[in-house]
Amino acid sequence: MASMGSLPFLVEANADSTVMMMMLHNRNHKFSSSKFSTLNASSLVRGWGRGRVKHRCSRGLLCLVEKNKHISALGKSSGTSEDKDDSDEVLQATIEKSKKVLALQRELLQQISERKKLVSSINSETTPEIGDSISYEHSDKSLSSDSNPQKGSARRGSAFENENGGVVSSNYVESIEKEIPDVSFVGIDLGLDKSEEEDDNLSPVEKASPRLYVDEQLNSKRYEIIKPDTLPSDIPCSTETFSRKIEILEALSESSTKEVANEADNVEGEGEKPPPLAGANVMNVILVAAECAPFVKTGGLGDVVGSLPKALARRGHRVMVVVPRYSHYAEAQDLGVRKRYKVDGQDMEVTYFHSYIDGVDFVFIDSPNFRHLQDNIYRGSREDILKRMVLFCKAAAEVPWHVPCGGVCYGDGNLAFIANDWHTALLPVYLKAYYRDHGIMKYTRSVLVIHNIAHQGRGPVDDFRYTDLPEHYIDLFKLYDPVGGEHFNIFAAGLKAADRIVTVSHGYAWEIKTSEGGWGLHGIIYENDWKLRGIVNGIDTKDWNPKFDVHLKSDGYTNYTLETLQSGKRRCKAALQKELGFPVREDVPLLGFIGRLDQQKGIDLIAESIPWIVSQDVQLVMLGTGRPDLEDMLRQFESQHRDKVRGWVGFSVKMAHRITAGADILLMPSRFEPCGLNQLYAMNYGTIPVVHAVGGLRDTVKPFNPFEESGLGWTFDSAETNKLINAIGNCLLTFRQYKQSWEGLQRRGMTQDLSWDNAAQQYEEVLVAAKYQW
Ligand SMILES: Nc1ncnc2c1ncn2[C@@H]1O[C@H](COP(=O)(O)OP(=O)(O)O[C@H]2O[C@H](CO)[C@@H](O)[C@H](O)[C@H]2O)[C@@H](O)[C@H]1O
Repeated sequence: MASMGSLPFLVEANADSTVMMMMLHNRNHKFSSSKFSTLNASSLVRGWGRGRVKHRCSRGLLCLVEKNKHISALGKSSGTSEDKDDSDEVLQATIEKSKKVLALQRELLQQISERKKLVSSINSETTPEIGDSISYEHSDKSLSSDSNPQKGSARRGSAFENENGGVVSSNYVESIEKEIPDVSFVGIDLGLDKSEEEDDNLSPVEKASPRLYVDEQLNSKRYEIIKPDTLPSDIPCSTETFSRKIEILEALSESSTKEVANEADNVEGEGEKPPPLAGANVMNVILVAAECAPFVKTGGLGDVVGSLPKALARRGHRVMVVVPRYSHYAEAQDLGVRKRYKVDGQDMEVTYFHSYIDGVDFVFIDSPNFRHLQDNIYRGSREDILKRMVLFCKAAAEVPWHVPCGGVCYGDGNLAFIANDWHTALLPVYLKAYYRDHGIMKYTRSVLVIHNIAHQGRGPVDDFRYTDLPEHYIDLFKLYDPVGGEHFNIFAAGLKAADRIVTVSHGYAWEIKTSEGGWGLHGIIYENDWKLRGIVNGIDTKDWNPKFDVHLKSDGYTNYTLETLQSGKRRCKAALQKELGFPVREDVPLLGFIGRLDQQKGIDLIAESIPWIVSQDVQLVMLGTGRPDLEDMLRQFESQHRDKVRGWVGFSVKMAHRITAGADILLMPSRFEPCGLNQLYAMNYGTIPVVHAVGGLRDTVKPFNPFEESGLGWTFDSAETNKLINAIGNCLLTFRQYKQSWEGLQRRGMTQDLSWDNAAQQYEEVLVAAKYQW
């Protein structure tokens, strides 16, 4: 308890109850069992012996109170022999009760460990100094002043919680409560709901403490503030016997608590090893994108936006994702915040929905403009899409001021936005034109990620009027192009305005500076080369892992690991053949293709290879949606070669997973590929990629070298049908005749570290570079 002495919030535990104190660290912090043991039941028991317990708590605390009365019973003991017998019984009962309580503790700890999403990274060792900026914006506030980036709000502990005190989020409470019925909640008075007037009487440290943001109902129903005057008079503890029994009880509690803590560690240990924390680099990060898996996804952008934030959060950053609310997402709650933004001269109202998952705040911007687009989010005319993105970017730029996540807004100090592709390339422009040019958000930075430069948000110069920007900003958007002439180009403006640019592989970072790969933007990228960096995407190692894949749990599929690769993959292949209506044959190589059906993916090369492919003893399944003519082509191939080809037209996440697991070979003959995720998923499942060596495909698929038994797949160096056929031919030969080499390829693919942790660290370097640049 000595270590607690310097910490600020005083909690007085009521001896009238059996109190299990649990330090439920704020949502950015992992539950720390060691912290728990410093504030354990034994301390409380010791405290009861003295009549009351004083705990100073540094973070958001919840006390779970089981309302039994055994300590009250102890309090009634008067010291006669009869009373001593009574006291013995009572003490025995107390010990029994304590055991039950500890068992409950154990269960709770296990639940907490399992639900890491409710708990975040390990607590900071630092105590903020007086004057450290703590971001807090009430939703009513419109603008906040900038703060020095070096005194950012997202030090580990961030705005949710700093060493001065804790904030308990209403969502957090709700979810815990759902998990643990029959136990009433007591919130600790953190002094967080004080009036403005009271604020004036607070010390700077107290003022710096974030406030509790809970609705009235929540406050009255779920929180009881422990007040000193509810404490009973001192518990008698004068007799030796009693003291000894208390000691026994203490020992019992301590050992049990240690045991509980160890168990929690073990449960945690079963998951992934957490990456190193960002330490002094920790920031508030807001990713803004048109799509985000699993809520809405049309391709790889959705995958990246669904998983990169989690990896950043695991490093200790406070991370938010902002996406349009295209549909009703069950997890997201209306925060009751409404704002209006002008689009094409009209006032448009947006509301903000929020959900907290896996350490990340997901904020959904709701407007009639976005609703009902879930099935086709890029639907509508060029102007319609542009207006949607104008509204989205305007509203997203102010999220850090208006949207209290877990009770506390992000604020604009120590903050970086990560915008993605042309859809959100207006965001860096708005940050500059609306705010930075006026001395607001001076320290907020923006990074623009290029996932695919072929889509740029082009239009006639007249489209500029929709952006609602000062006239002189038109120069950022104007681009001359030999094909389109002078035009309006959103990506061009975003690339110029962003503080940093990232693209999704090293190869692509090079390609987009060339006239062939830059799609007209190569000049701008070349000029801004100093702020460009290539970072290869990672994969979500939970979603895309044959060990856990939820789509392999039925219909004859099975989960598998490196150890069970051969049997597991054999079963998945048989299940896939069955599901597709192919003959179930282990010896026939099963080839797969998954992707958007457009020119980028090189589906035309597969089409031209079909006569050769069907002349082989193979099976081929192609899954995709996109250009109607290419969809028809898939259907046609299937009808012409029913015994060997399946063309699955549609967007099916389940089938994508099943093909990745059941196929032997994945074809990716992309004409260009900024990174490519399917080849990464394939390698993680022991499926061998055959790829055109461009962009991220060249970076990630090292060609097989039969002499050294190295490499990960087959590559071909130009987008020509005969080269694709040649690569597939060599691959088939190895599959059929060199089983050991094949297994080596599979194993090397599966043992790579493809997780996002690596990439997240590199993104962090970019964010930090942006932070310290002027
Ligand atoms: N019909 C279908 N049914 C189900 N799932 C389907 C599907 N068609 C595609 N998918 C899924 O969509 C994703 C496609 O990701 P990719 O990275 O391969 O390509 P995309 O071109 O969309 O992404 C762009 O952005 C990403 C992310 O940066 C870059 O990797 C990439 O090179 C760039 O072109 C995968 O998860 C895939 O399984």
